[in-house]
Amino acid sequence: MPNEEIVKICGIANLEDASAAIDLGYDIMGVILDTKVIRHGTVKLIEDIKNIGGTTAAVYTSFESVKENPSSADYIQLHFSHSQKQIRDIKDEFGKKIISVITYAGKENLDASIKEKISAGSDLVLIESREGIFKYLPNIVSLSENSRVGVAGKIDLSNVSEIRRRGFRFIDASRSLEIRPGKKDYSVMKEFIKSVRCIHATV
Ligand SMILES: O=C(O)c1ccccc1NCC(=O)[C@H](O)[C@H](O)COP(=O)(O)O
Repeated sequence: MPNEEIVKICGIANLEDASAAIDLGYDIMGVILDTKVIRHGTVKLIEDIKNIGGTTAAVYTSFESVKENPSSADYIQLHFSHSQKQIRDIKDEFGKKIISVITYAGKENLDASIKEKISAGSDLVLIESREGIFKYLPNIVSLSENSRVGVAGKIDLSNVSEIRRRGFRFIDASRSLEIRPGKKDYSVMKEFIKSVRCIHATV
């Protein structure tokens, strides 16, 4: 039976980490295709991950880079402010699933933005706060009813159980699973996914 939740590990920068993530049961391996980001990977790495059976998301930081650097990833993650027209344009050109990232700082009207992204063709929507999404949990908890809406931003072993308990079924983590930028810690990865999988939502 497929997992009830989607656990995405982001910032995968080498094949060994991807292989460990697949073995541990992570659902999506995010590879950042922006060389300015320390934990970036390459189109070739995405191809290699696919060849060992992993599901991948190519993470783009600008609209232009999606066009300039296409990959074989299963998902295209739009990690920049983007319009409905851009979602439609990318979906039409590449025919891939889309993850829309929405940056949240506590005030934005998320209901409207999520509706906008999904109606334009996004398959998953990630609400992200780089300084930590956990502090905004009371503001956003109602969004957890939608299984296509996920959360990201400083999610770690200390807060992931609570996030899961509050009903979120799409969870993304990166830095808390690292030994150093670009290198994952397999024992932390193991504990993290165990925490996600063993909690059943109570909402
Ligand atoms: O991880 C980065 O440094 C990064 C930089 C620029 C664009 C995207 C980036 N990461 C992509 C992600 O999806 C993150 O992993 C996600 O937002 C969660 O990050 P973290 O707070 O490290 O768990």
